[in-house]
Order: sequence, then structure tokens, then C-alpha cells
Amino acid sequence: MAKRKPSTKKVMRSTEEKSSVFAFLKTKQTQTILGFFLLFFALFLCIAFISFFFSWQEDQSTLAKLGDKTVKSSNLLGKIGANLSHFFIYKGFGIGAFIIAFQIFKTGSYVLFQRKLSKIVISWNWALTAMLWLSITLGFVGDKFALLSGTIGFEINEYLQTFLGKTGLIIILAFTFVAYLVLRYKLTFDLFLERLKQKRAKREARKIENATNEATNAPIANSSSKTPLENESISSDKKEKSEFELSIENLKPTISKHSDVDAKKEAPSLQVTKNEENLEPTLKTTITNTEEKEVEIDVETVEEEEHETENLSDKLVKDFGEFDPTLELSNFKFPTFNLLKQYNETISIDPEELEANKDRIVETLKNYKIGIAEIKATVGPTITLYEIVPEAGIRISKIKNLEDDIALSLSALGIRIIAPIPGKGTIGIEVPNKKSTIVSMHSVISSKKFQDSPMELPIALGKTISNETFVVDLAKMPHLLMAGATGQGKSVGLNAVLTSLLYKKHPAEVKFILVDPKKVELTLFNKIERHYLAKLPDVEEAIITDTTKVVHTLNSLCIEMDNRYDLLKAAMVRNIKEYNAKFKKRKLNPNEGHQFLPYIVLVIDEFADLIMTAGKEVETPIARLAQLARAIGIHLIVATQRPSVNVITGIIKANFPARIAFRVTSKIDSRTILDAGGADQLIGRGDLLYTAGNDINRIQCAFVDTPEVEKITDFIGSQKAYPEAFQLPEYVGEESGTSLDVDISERDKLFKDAAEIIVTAQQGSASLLQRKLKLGYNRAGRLIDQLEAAGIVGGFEGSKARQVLVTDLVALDELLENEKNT
Ligand SMILES: Nc1ncnc2c1ncn2[C@@H]1O[C@H](COP(=O)(O)OP(=O)(O)OP(=O)(O)O)[C@@H](O)[C@H]1O
Repeated sequence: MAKRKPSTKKVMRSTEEKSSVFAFLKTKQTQTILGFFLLFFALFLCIAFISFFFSWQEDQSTLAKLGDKTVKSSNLLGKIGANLSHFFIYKGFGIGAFIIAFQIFKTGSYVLFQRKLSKIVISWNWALTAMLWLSITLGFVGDKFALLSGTIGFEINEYLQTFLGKTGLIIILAFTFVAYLVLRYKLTFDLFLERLKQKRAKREARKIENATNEATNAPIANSSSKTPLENESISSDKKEKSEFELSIENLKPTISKHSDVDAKKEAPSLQVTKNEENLEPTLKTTITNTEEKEVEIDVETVEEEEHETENLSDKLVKDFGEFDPTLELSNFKFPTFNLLKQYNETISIDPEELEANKDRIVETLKNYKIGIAEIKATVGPTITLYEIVPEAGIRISKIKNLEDDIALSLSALGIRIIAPIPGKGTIGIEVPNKKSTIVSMHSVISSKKFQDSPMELPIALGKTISNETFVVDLAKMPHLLMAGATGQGKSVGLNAVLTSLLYKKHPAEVKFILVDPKKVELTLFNKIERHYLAKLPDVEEAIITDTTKVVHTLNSLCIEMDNRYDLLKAAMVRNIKEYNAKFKKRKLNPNEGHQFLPYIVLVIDEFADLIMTAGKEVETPIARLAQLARAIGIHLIVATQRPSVNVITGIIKANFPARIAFRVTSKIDSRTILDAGGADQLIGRGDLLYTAGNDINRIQCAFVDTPEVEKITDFIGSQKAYPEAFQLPEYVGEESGTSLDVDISERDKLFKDAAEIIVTAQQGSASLLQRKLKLGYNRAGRLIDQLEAAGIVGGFEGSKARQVLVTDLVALDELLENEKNT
């Protein structure tokens, strides 16, 4: 302690000294003296420099003898002048040294008039750069006269020439000159054009003025009948008048102060009483003044406006760019097309087959007395659509009633009759091709339609009957129900959906939750766990195979949904797209719990199995998610083998407008899925019907087999991943925990975190805990009860948030410490 005292005193004294030096420098007297000193010094240098150019050769010998009284210098400012000039001009920068004198003069004036010194620092930087450039350039141009460039310019010039050659140096010098002009004077091409325009506009305005002057003078010239004396008086009168009018016009647009207005108001009275000679000069000065003002105002207002219009989020975006959710895995590479197999996909149908089918159709319809006016065939990858225009007078309902009979008569598997084709007045008969073509995943993924699609979650499902790639947006569906008997292509369909998303969405943008009770279908996706999968905290396997975990995951998703809705509400947006857009523009503060929200796609294979084992426990959260999750980016894909009504219940069906039906065994199943027949008539192997609520499309599903999926997941899995899978909020089953755990040892393990959140926010609400700790309502409620028991928050107060009884974190620590000790 004894040692410390003198040192603190010393510090204090030195800071006092410093502040007194500053105070001295800041006084007006000091600044005036310093300012004048610099001005005179600049003048001194300037005279010495000029004189140096005339006497430098004579003075060469005197330079070294600065202290010798007998030796005299020819420089106007004596030996000091000669030495300084020699230093700055000969040894330094040649003519460029004048810039130094000028800058000293400028600095002096700044100090004298107490203007901002930060500006002069910038000005020095520019000036020194210009001086260096000038010195090098003069060294290049006039290398015979060392005085022009000075030794520095000459040497740099020599040095650069050995590297760049003469031409190279010219180019560099020219470029730096242009760059200097652009950076220093902000001379851009646009500005140049604008100036040109302004000049042209001014010239035109002047022309118009002249024209009006001439027009007003013209009648006077014509009045020849009057005597010369009269003429003179009239013309002088007119001249006076016209100049007066002109001056009003000129002044009008630039009136900015009251004093100007007053001056203008006074003008008429002056005009009448005073003569022309007196008037002219005043007019001229006002005009030039206003012109000068215009230029200054222009420059300053533009700069100020730029700063005023910026708000915080704009500034953040300007400084750091928009938020990029993909930044953490910025080197992530999307799987390449060559991981997918290519098949021969040229559709070739035998003309004889076409002809035979046509004949059969015509004949069969004839049997039912239906005449055909026209028939047209569209050949697809697996089926051909025959479009029939019936003869006039034949009712479509008749054909519709005979649908089954016609199908039977044509006696081929997979015939589907569409009577009429929606939007057309024709009847469609789909007949399978003898030789079907595989639609490869490669062809649909690489299609322009998929690659260029602006959809949020694009899925390339397959190809339509007219061989077009069929792309749908999962985000718009917003949930998908998939059904089909075993072996008809459901698993391939699911893989096609997942593959599409893997090819189009970055790991930061979409997360999958995969539920696979069969335990074999989706295991390959384990490899991309840390890229694309989401899971519950403290769960080993990301792919869920066990029913209780499914229940927990679904409930956790419901919590995530509630949390997301809270975030959307706080951000005042209606859906995830708007929310993420706002977040990217840095308009949402991450410190308030906001974060970029990835889409979550929940895929459930074998839904029937789940319903059988867990029943209502699964159905309730699924129904809740299906009803509410669309806006916050949670989408469900549910696949089932058995599309019976006790599996696909009314409430689920109502919330899954988008449905895919592979081949099913009965018409009833088809009706359960599609609310229409047809799925029982499909040929299997990926032949499917897709509906989004209105019309039904027949699609050949894209084929992707297990080795292909393996290659894709290997490709993604081998890349840098997130440290762990996306964490879903924790869900604690209803059964665990009591309502009020007063005992410290029985407290929730998040008790301390919760207490800190509540005390920091000074707001005792369960929803705050839900949001911050990603908890369910029940657990958050229990935590609040425990906090109440610990005396951290007050009692229940109806709709109001509970009172927080601890003021800050220090007090909280004390309270918890005391608890332990007692
Ligand atoms: N789009 C398709 N193109 C060509 N063939 C396909 C297509 N989809 C499925 N297949 C064929 O059908 C077989 C069975 O398909 P998949 O395994 O998807 O049936 P599934 O409906 O999932 O059966 P399960 O319900 O028993 O799992 C595949 O091995 C494949 O040969």
C-alpha cells in the first residue's frame, strides 16, 4: 500500500500536465499565433523555393557551410532558404515540393479560423500522394532536369522502369492519375454526363432569355415614325423595364431567405426612382451570388441525406451484408447429377400397338352405340392417353355410366377412363404401353423446370402423361398423404421426395424428421444426420423407429410450432417466408430470441402401424400439426399401406389436401385416399395419381433406387457438418413431475437457467421460459411454480405476468446460495 501511493500521484500529475498542455493549445491566442506562424512559414518556403530555381547552381558550394559567416548565399532567403529548398526540391520532390508549402499555408488557415482539423489530415494525405505522383511523372518526362522531379522522383522512376519498362510505367502513371481523379474528386462517368447536361440546360436557358430580350426590344426598333430622341428615351425605358422583368425571373427560383425577398420587394421602388447605371451592378451581383450559393448547397445536402436515411437494420445490412443462413456450411456442395443413374428414356411406341389400341377402343365404343368423331393419342412413359371426341348428340354421362364396362371390354390392366377430361370436352382413355419407360430421377432433377423453380420446397415427383416433368411445392401442399398397396412404389416415392429436397435445399434451410417403424427403409439417411436431420435432445438415433419416441417427437414438434408462432407474432409477420426474409434483412434481433427458421419436414412411413400401436396419442398431435403448422414451415408427409378409414381418419384427411395414390387393391381404398376411384386401376411400379384438392393427375413416379440414395447420402455425409443434428425442443411426458416441487433436490434441472431468464427480463411469464428454453407449456408452468416456491416470482395474478421479487442476478445468486446453506 505504501508503495502504491507515489505512483498514483505520478499518474495524476502527468494527466494534469497533459490536460494543461491541451488547454494551452486550445486557447484562441495560441491558435492565432500558430496559424500565423504556419502562414508565414509557407510564404517563406515559397519564396525560398522560387529563388532556389534561379540560384541553385551557385549555392551548391555554400550548402555545406551553413555555420560559416563569411560564405554568402544567393538565395533570397539566405543560407537557411537555400538549405531548406535543397532538401525539399533537390533531394526531395522537385517542383512537387510547392505542394508542401501550399499545404502548410492551408493548415495555417485552418488553425487560424479554427476549422475542423480532421479535414486537413485527409487533405495532407491526398496532397502527399499527388506530390509523389507528380515527382515520378516529372522524373519520367524530364529526366534530364533533376530539379523538376527531385532525387526521390528520379530514383523511384528509375527503379520502376527497370521492372515495368517505359510503356508499363506510362500505363501505371496514367491509371493512377485517373484513379486519383475518381477517388479524390468523385469524378465518375455519370457525373461527367450530368455536368454536360447541366451546361447544356444553362446554355438553352440563356438562349431563351436572349430571345425574350430580343422580342421585347423588337417593337422599339420598328417604331421608325418617332424622332431619334424619342426613340432613345423609349428604348432606354424599355431596356430598364426588360431588365427589371428579367431580374425578377432570375431571382424567383433562388429566393431562400427573407432578406432576399425583402430585397426583391424593394427592387420595384428602386427601379422607378433610380437610373439604369445604378441598377445594373446590383442586379449582376445578386445573380452571381445566387449561383455560388446553389453549388455549395447541392454538395452538402446530398452528403447529409445519405446519413439521415439509414436506420439500424439498413446499416447492419450495409456493413455486414444480408444475413446468410448458409454461412456456417458455406462450402457445402450440393450432390452432383452424376450420382444418379441414367436410363434410356426415349419413349418408343410401336405404331402397330397404337393402331391396335385405337381399333379396339373404336370397336368397344361402337358396341355401346357411341360414335367417335375424332381420336388423338398422347404417348407417355408408361401409358398412352387416347382423347376421344364423341359424335354430336352423345351424352357424356352415358359414357361415364359405361366406364366399367368399357374398361372390361378393353380388358387390359391399368385402363382408366376420364369422362370428361376436366377443362376439355373430351373423354380420355388411358391405356398402358406394352413397354414402359423408366423415368429416372436424373432426368427430373436435371430438368430446367425443377432447377429453375422458384418454389420454397420443390419436389420433382415424376413425369406426366405428356412427358413433362411434374414439380410440386411441398410448402404449398402443405402436407402430403401417400398411400398404396405393398410393392407399388411408395418407398421409391418417398425417396424421390427426399432426394428432390436434398438437391435443392441447403442444410440450413430444411431439416427432416424421419419416422420409420419398419427400421430399414430410411436408415440410409442416418449418414446425413448432422446436416439435414432434426432430433430430440439426448436421443441417440436421429431416425425414429420406436412408438414412444414418435409420440415425444410429435409433441416436441407441437412445442416448436408454438414457439415459432410466438416468434412470428413478435416479428409481426404472417408466415415463415416473411419471417426469414425479415431476419435476413437484419430487422429481427437475435438477442430477443429470433433466429433463422429452417423448414421442418416430418416423414412418417407406415402410418397405419403407428396408429395401431399408439392411436390417439399420435393422432392428436398429428392433427394439431396438420391444422396449424403450415404457416410456420412444418410440413408432414405421411405414407401408409393400408388406407382404411380408421387409419386415415376424417380429421387427418381434412388437413391433408395433397394426396398421392399408388396402386391400391380396391375401389374403396382408392376412394379413401382420393375421394374418387382410379387408384385401383393403376399398373403399379410407380404409376400414381396425384391430387392437390381439385383435379387428378396421372404421374409416372421418378425412380431412384437404394444405391443411388446411398451415393447421395455418402456425398453429403462426407462433407463438413454441423456439430450436431438440429435440436428439437425438449418434451417431458405429462406423467413425470409433480405440480409443486418445493424441495430443492427435486427441482427441474433447468431451474437456475429459468430463474436467471426471469430475473434478467424482470418478467415472470411461462411463455418467456417456453420460448427461451424451448420448453413445453407444462414444464414451463412447473418451473414457474418452483420459482414461486423459491420466492423468486410472486403469486398468480390472472392474465398479468407474475411479479419478479428478485431485482438482479447478484441478488439471485445470494438467494440461491442462502438456500443451500440452510
Ligand atoms: N417409379 C418407379 N419406376 C420403376 N419401378 C418402380 C418405381 N417405383 C417402384 N418400382 C419398382 O417397384 C418395387 C417396389 O417398390 P417400393 O419398394 O417402393 O414399394 P413399396 O410400396 O414401398 O412397398 P412396401 O410398402 O412393401 O415397402 C421396386 O423395387 C421397383 O422395382
